[in-house]
Amino acid sequence: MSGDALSQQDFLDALIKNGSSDLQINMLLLELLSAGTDTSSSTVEWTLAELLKHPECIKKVEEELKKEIDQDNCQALINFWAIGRDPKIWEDPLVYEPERYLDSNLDFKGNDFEFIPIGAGRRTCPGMPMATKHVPLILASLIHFFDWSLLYGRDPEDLDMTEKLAQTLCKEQPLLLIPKAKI
Ligand code: HEM
Repeated sequence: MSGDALSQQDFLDALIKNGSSDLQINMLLLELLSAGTDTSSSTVEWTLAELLKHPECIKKVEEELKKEIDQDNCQALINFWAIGRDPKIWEDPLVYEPERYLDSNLDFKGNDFEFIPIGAGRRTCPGMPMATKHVPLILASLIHFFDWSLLYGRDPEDLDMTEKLAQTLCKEQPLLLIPKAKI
């Protein structure tokens, strides 16, 4: 369900607000349920039965499907990495400046193609609802409860930021830090 769609609870609340009784609401839900089940299954059943009785028609469907589906699938790989570093889109793309997003209307959920950290379209990341909650929670907890420093008193300026391409773009050198509880 899209973010703009009514939740089931919103829908019920709206019905109640408009003065619908429990009985009317139950009737409506029952109607939606019955209208939405038999209709599709019997359409599929009848269509298949007719097609089986008319082999010339099913042949046409088969041919059309073959034409549309069995093409050599052109595979398009989108280079998120390059898009994120494109100076035509981003000012000083390599400068770490998270503030650049604060006053921006950029949508990170796949509607603005210059910023697609979790993909776009029907193959977009299905873990998005989870990731957008747990990543901020983990980072916020780590920063709120601990101060962090590098091993052997090293300067963060010297932190090795080399990338390594694995399934994701990892840090080549794992980040080893010393936590110090704030409280
Ligand atoms: C910060 C965290 C995450 C980032 C940045 C991320 C990013 C992405 C990206 C860029 C894609 C490719 C989308 C495309 O091809 O257009 C993807 C696909 C996918 N992600 Fe995530 N993801 C994250 C977390 C998660 C989590 C938590 C899960 C599961 C719980 C998950 C499951 C998947 C799966 C199954 C696909 C493949 C979808 C497909 O090919 O149809 N991801 N993710």
